[in-house]
Amino acid sequence: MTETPAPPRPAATPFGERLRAATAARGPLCVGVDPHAGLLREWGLGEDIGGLERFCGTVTEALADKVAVVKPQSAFFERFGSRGIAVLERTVADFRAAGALVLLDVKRGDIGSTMGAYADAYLDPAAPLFSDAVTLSPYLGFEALRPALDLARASGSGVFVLARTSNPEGGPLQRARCADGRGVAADVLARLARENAATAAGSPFGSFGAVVGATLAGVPGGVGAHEGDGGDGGLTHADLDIGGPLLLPGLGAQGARPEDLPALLGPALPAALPSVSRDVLRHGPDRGALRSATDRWIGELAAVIG
Ligand SMILES: O=C(O)c1cc(=O)[nH]c(=O)n1[C@@H]1O[C@H](COP(=O)(O)O)[C@@H](O)[C@H]1O
Repeated sequence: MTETPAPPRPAATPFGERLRAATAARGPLCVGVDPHAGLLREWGLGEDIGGLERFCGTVTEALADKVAVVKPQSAFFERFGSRGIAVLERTVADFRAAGALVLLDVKRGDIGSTMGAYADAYLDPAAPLFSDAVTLSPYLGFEALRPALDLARASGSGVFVLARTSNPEGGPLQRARCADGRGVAADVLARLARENAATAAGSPFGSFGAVVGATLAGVPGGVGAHEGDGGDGGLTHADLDIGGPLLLPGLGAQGARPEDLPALLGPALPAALPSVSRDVLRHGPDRGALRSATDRWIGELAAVIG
């Protein structure tokens, strides 16, 4: 007799609502936890598992009770093998225990049962790396992400799907036309809007987010107030109206500033979740300096976003 697998235990509240509550309480900021080699050296730490552990301990102590969302980038942990993954598991658990939401940056995207396994790895509440949300790449096909979309819906977690990324290399692919003439990034956003609409009942802010580079305001083929796609595959403000959060990397080290956001997002501004990594972390390892830098970012962003 085959056993029917038990459905995942739903989280108390869908991710979109938990995100809304967290940013209302702590401010609209996601801090990226990117322990790259240069940063470990700048902090006077070894480029080894001990350095990684101390880096994560410091960032957790400094920021876990302060920021709404943290975004550990998995690659910086994976490069240390199984012991690096163990540090990532502890870091995710420590941040969540202190009330920060964890968006695990893994940018996964695959097909069929492989995608199902990725979904199980991050979005099943029983998994060691279970996180509040993950980043996904739709470039093997948006529908290929279905196992993760379905499990996120069932478990009350969230996803952030790459739409128009902050790096210049992303443009040629993401501004290309689909068969129906729509730009690729616009198509990803439209599909996310449909996912959020499908869960809208009783949930005013969806759990299916998009990644849009904060660097794209006023850039040809970027994001802005033009009509249609401006003829260059750019995104309009209407495209950004997905009924869910917009993760905005690219502030600080990549050049974008909080004052760029109103022109970038237009009426979608309240959905913004700006993300900053290096421009906070370069202030460590002093915990007070990390906290002050975070406070400055939260203050500047809250003044713009509300
Ligand atoms: O998905 C992401 O987080 C992401 C998407 C994107 O379009 N651009 C981008 O920079 N990121 C990530 O955001 C972080 C940016 O770091 P900083 O430039 O140091 O703030 C890195 O972890 C990147 O991998």
